[in-house]
Order: sequence, then structure tokens, then C-alpha cells
Amino acid sequence: MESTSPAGFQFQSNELHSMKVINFRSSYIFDDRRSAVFEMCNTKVNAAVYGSREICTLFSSKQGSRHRTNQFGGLTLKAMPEQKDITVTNRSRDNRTPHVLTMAGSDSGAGAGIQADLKTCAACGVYCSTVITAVTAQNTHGVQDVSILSAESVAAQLKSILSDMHVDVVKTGMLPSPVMVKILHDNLKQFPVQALVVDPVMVSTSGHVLAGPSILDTFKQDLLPMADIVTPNIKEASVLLDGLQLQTLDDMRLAAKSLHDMGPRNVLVKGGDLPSSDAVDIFFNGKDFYELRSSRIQSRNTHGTGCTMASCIAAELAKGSSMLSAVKVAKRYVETALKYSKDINIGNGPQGPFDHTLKLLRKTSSRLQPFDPSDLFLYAVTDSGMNKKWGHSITDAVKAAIEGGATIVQLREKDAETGEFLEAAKACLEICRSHNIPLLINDRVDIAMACDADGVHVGQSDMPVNKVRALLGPEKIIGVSCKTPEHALKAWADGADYIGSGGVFPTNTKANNRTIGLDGLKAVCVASKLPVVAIGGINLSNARSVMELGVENLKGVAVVSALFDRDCVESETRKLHALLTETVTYNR
Ligand SMILES: Nc1ncnc2c1ncn2[C@@H]1O[C@H](COP(=O)(O)OP(=O)(O)OP(=O)(O)O)[C@@H](O)[C@H]1O
Ligand SMILES: Cc1ncc(CO)c(N)n1
Ligand SMILES: [Mg+2]
Repeated sequence: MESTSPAGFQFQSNELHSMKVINFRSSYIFDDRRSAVFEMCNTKVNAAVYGSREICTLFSSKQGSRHRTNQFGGLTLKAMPEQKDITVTNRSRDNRTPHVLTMAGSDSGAGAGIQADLKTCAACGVYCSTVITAVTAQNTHGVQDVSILSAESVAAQLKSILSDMHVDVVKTGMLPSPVMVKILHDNLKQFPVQALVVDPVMVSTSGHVLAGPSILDTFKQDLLPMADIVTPNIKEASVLLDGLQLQTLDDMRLAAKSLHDMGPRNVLVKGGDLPSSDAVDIFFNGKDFYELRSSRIQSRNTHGTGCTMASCIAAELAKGSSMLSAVKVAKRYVETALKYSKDINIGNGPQGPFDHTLKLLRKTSSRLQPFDPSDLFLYAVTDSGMNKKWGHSITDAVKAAIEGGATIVQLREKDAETGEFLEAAKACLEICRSHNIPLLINDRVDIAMACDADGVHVGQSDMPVNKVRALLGPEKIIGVSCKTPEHALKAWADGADYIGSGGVFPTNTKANNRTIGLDGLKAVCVASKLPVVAIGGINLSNARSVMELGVENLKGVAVVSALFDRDCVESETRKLHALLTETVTYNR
């Protein structure tokens, strides 16, 4: 069996049973090789894995100085979800602060460059250190001066940070001379990080050249192959592709593919400068294309959107997000920030900055972890009637489900009185947070906001997903019930994070609910660009048939009665968890 980590790194074979690996983190290294950094809770050392995609060699690391250890030499790893002794996951971080290092130019007007990166990371709750490559004199009229820093200064800044601090993700912006790419390469070889986000900044929006033609070959030959994602705008994509003209979404897809062939693992071609009514970006991961669409905000305050987008992607990756989730959150973040600051008035020129820190105005969420599709594996949905029947309090029921192995919880209290529901939600949230399990609220956006739950699940006739998103902000989890491929595609376009599809089997929990069967579920999964959780009448006797559909997007099952219409919720959950774990390969 083979498992793909959230960061897309693959392992095979099964020789590692006694070692518990927590905190998987992929990073690129050198000599065309990828590495992964592990922390072993039993050995209490950091270990890095250097190697090709299949065979990995473990290195241990003490206080930053990495040396090879024979104990792990040549070891082949298997991430085996069904065996709890190896958990390849990116969620446990020992309370370490997620950290992005930005290597970019200073923008005196503070809308783009280093200043945008610092503000974006702050708004995302991520620490940001800085390596300044150039100092620009820039305002809302344009760029008046550029002073490039010496190679020695840039090298010293990078080393200073990387030799001391634990950096999760490096993000690059303005790299005005080829030697800076080499310095970056050499430093990352010595101090590997989880991911490299490359914003191939070349020209400012006002038309000023920020990195001249001399950089082009280095970008193509050295920088792009190192990148986990590269984020060109239309003009930069064109320059990188020898003047290819980009006018349509199909052109952008073609460009994304050609850029991917140059070595980066993911490509985002940004369409901010395309004259269309929506702002559409194309994301390509080497396999699938995703069209990321948001409304175009009519505003002069769009200077620095590109830097902001790349920093937000880096910040989300540093928090442990998968690449696609990071890009989606970043897209929403830019849209929300532009909307929020569309009328602010800074400077007299044609290109104003926007306010990155909008989120500081909101209470920041106390849950740092982003949504991970594997959270949908065993999705527990509560039911007040069932709890009453068995004499369980809602908190006891939630606790028991989590202890039995539930990976996400939804409170579905159809007939609860609002004040009571809120108190119950707050208590459940405390339990979920202590286990690092996301808590969603069915339908009631107001309750979710009042208790700062991790998200909301809505049905087709509840509040529309785009309205829920506007209320909850870019980071919260939104799920939506879908019965058809059309519903699924709309859910993606509206900005949901996952879909629940069913009823797969007949159920008493929901009156007048049409059953779509396994075939209906499969059709939705195949069409969906979002992860899917199956729901409706799923229990110990039929869960296997659901998981064995073997469709990639199907990440788990959502269950009400089979967990909560029982005397012992914990043991029922445990049984279902064990059964699910036994079934087909799934991605964790
Ligand atoms: N007016 C707008 N409304 C909504 N989204 C926008 C708008 N302008 C740009 N975007 C989005 O912002 C992100 C950055 O894209 P853009 O093409 O502007 O990058 P860029 O040209 O590198 O930015 P800059 O050079 O100003 O830093 C993309 O997701 C894009 O779709
Ligand atoms: C310093 C700097 N970096 C990047 C950009 C691109 O927006 C800019 N205008 N200035
Ligand atoms: Mg732009």
C-alpha cells in the first residue's frame, strides 16, 4: 500500500513499525532530490530524510547540524494509515510557531514587497523573518529608485536566520541579480525547509523593471526547478515562456503546463491583469488544472496583490496546509482584503495599497491548523434526539466519539434552543480543541461565529456558500451537502472546502431525504474538485462497500445513528474506525 502525505511525498514498503513519526514535512533539497524532515517522538531527535521519491535515507539532526546516522541508513518508509505506529502527519508541531522567511525587496510605500509579506504573515498568524535583496523608493505613482544590496549582505542575512531559527517555508519575491538565486540554493542545501514559494517578480504594476533580463536564465534554469510553487502573473508567465501571449484562460492553462515542465512542482498563473469581469487564476499541480475564480473588486488599491498572494500561500503551508488548500485560502484572503479596503485613500497616484491586516480587526481563530481533507475520514454528526434517548449529554457524546477515533465533529442540533445550543457548542469546542479535532456547526452560521467554531456545514436550501464565506472569512471550513455532480461543481465555484454526499443508504435521521445510492455517490465524487465525505445510513455493515468505491476524492464517511444511537458511543466509534482503516487505500 502506498500513501501520499499532505505535501505529496510518497513512501513505500513497511519496514518501520516501532518508530512513531510525527510532523511530516517535505522540503526540496539539492541534486534533484527531495527530502523530508521528521520528528521522532520516541528518539526525540529531528531527522531528515534525503532521497528520491521512493527510497529515503534518514539523517538525524542535533541542534541544526545534520549528520548521517547508520541506524536509519537506507531505510525505506511506509506511511501505513492502518497501523497507528507510524502516523505521517503534519499536525503536531510541538507548539512551535509557524515561520515564513521572505527574501524580497523593500517597498517604501509598504503595499508590496517585504512590507506586504510581513503584514500578510502577521494577519495569517505566522511569524515572518526577512532577507532584504533591494531597497526601492516606491509610492502610489510608481518606482523612483532601486538600490540592490550586495551579495555578501544577502548571504549574511539568509545565513543569520537559517542557522538560528526554524524556518518552515521560504518565499521569494524580488531577486534582482542571479547571484542571489545561487545564494538561496546554497543556503537551502545546508538548511532545508518544508517548501519554497517563488513569486517571479520582474516588473512592477507601474511598469518599472525590478529584475532585468539578466535574471531570466537563472530563473528558468535554477530557481523554478527548486520551487514547490511558482506564482507568475500574466506578464511574468509570458516573459518566462519567451513571449508567449496570454489572453484567455486556455492560454493560461497552456502556460501553466509549460512552466510546470520547467521544474516547479506546482504553478499558479495569476489572472489579476486579465481584462475579465472575474479575477481568475489557474492552478496546475502537474496532473489537474483548477480554475480559481473570485469577483473582480473595482478599486485602485490593488498594488501588491501578487506579493500578498505568495506570502499567504507560504503562511498557510507553514501552518501545515496542503498546496491546493493554501492557494485557495490565499485567493480568498486577497479578495477579502481588496473588498475590505476598496475605498481607502492612501497617496495621490493611480495605484494604491490595500489593508492587509483586516483580519486583526476580527478575533483570530484559536485553532491554528488549516483544514486537511483527511479530517473527513470518520466524521461524527451529533443528534440531540439520540443523545436524549440514551441519556448522554452532548459533551459526553462528542468526547466519546473523539476518543473512539472520530476525526471531525459536526453539531447538528435541529431543535435546540439558541442559547442552549451556543453553550453546548462552546463546551464541545473546548473538547475538540484539546484533541485538535475540527468542530463544525450544522446550518447555524450565527452559532459558529459566536463560539468561533472551525466552520459550518450547510445544505442546498440553507444560506448560500458564498454568503457563509463572506461572514466567516477566508480560513474557516465550509462544507455543503450535494446530491449531484452539478451541486458539486457549484460548491467548488462558491468556495466550499468539502462536500457531503448522500443519502448513500436509506436513513431515518433525515425525513424526505432522497437516497442517491453508491452509484450516485460515485458520480458526485468523480465530478467533484473538492474532497467528499459520504453520508446517509452508513454503519458497520455497509461502510466497507462505501470505502471500496475507491474513488480518489472520497475521504471518509459521516455517521449519525451508527455512533450516537448507541449506548456506548466510544466503542461503536472505535469499531467503525477500525473497519474504515482496514478498507481500501486512502490518502492521508
Ligand atoms: N481587482 C481584483 N479583484 C479581485 N482579485 C484580484 C484583483 N486584482 C488581482 N486580483 C487577484 O490577486 C492575486 C494577484 O494577482 P495579480 O495578477 O494582480 O498579481 P501581480 O500582478 O503579481 O500583483 P502585483 O504586481 O500588484 O503585486 C490573484 O489571485 C488575482 O486574481
Ligand atoms: C519591492 C517590490 N517587490 C515586488 C513588487 C511587485 O508588486 C513591487 N512592486 N515591489
Ligand atoms: Mg497585478
